[in-house]
Amino acid sequence: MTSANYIMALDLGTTGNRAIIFDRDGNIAGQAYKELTQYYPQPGWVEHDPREIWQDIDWAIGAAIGNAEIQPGELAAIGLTVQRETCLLWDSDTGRPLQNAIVWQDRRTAPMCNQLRDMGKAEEIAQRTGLVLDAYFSATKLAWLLDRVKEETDPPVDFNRVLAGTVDSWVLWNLTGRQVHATDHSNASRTMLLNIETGDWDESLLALFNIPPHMMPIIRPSLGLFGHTDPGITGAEIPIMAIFGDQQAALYGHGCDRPGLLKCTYGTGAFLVSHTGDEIARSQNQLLTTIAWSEATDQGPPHIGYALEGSMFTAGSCIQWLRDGIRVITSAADTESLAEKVSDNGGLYFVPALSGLGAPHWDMSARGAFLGITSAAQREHMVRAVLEAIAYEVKEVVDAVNQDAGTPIKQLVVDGGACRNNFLMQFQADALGIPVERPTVLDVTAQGAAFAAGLAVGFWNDYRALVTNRPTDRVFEPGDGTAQAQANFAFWQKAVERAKHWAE
Ligand SMILES: Nc1ncnc2c1ncn2[C@@H]1O[C@H](COP(=O)(O)OP(=O)(O)O)[C@@H](O)[C@H]1O
Ligand SMILES: O=P(O)(O)OC[C@H](O)CO
Repeated sequence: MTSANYIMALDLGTTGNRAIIFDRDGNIAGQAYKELTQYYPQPGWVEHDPREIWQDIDWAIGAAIGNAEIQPGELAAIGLTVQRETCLLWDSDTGRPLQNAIVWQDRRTAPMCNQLRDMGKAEEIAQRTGLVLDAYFSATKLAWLLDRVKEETDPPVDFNRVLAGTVDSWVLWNLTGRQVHATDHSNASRTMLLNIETGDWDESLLALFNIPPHMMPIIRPSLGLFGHTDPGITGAEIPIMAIFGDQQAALYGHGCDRPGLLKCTYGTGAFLVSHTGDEIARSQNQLLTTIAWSEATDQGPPHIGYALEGSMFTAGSCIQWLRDGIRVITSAADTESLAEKVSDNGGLYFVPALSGLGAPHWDMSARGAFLGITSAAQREHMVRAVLEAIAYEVKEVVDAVNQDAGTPIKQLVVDGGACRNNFLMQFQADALGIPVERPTVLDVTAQGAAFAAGLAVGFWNDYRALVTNRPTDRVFEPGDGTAQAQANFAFWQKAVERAKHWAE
């Protein structure tokens, strides 16, 4: 048992970076958050500035400690969880990122994926990695970055000094005073470079994408010591005891640690993940096979748990687009009252393919669309159609999960920033025809990372108690809108078909 009284989670999401401090009862003692700048240099491209990511989380660590009114030495451990697939290259001598990070939503490498498909590589890649050949994953993004960097001649880049990684690796390297270049199995499983059978980098895939193995981080178990924070950051050397991809951290935080347990997170995208135990399950319905998390064992290789995932690329990001793109709302919360002002969608349907479509369509060239516009269409209908579309894309994935499992899901457990929206949650329950359970603390991603880090240092000792003690805020039961929501699903699917293959 440690004498420190708090655990810190660092949750680096796509929309923003947050540090949250939890006390022994699992309550939030303090936090700090900063929204992250999204760069859209060309249609379909999405970038983040890695320096901003590091500066913001460095700031958030100090600000959360201040907000909790504690001393850094009172932190027993840190759990780190990040947006997945987003990747970058940096110079190990100077610490300088060589380009902006390419974000998971970025579609620029779709032609590279199509070329690989034409070469007959899709089946082999799926077999080795569990993933669908798609621009979503890091492999083609890293290949693209390396090609750009090779073009730099003044001065030419010294490739012996180049490090590659996903956001966890970049932040861990900075947190540890540039000492540790590592990742965990859950993040590595999203790169399309990890062999899901061996749990290690796949040499033939590294060769296929021309990625020098020495640039890649070491893969370590998700639950365990990754290093200590550099004293220059807070004054204390705090152990970093867990690293997860954010969707896997939410899975852990919900207590979904065995087959049949699943959750859906509504953040920038929406991600429905179902634990499949020690088995590498393969979907018949276009879901991904991925690693849930891994744990060191006393002897032999780490224990790896697996999951099936339905990844939907745009959920909260449609709301950001309403706010920052076409500016029809001033805050995300406005969408709830606007949607409730109209009794139905007025025949309007939205296809949330702002970054192509993920599960179950996997169409990199689909693009967003509003269909069914008449002169009667109002702003409220548009906003409502966007919220309905988020619920409908989740319904498609739930249907896929049900088909794979052979038995229907009875209840959906949710988390993430966008499930704050009561209209969305009620419509989700109506569209699915099952209850939707929302916890009081929506930051289950951060909770999961904190729980894992705290359990690893003996700060807590009962995982089951931690996850079951989380209070439920509300259960949304299917209501009066159920028949209409389910009848309209067919129209929405028709709209999706119209928007597919658009950018081909
Ligand atoms: N009341 C709301 N209604 C709908 N969407 C919301 C609401 N509040 C926040 N969001 C959306 O939630 C997302 C942020 O959620 P979060 O879980 O922090 O995402 P991430 O982890 O991807 O950064 C944003 O895209 C934002 O638009
Ligand atoms: O930023 P989020 O929380 O929507 O999560 C992003 C995912 O990890 C992308 O795969």
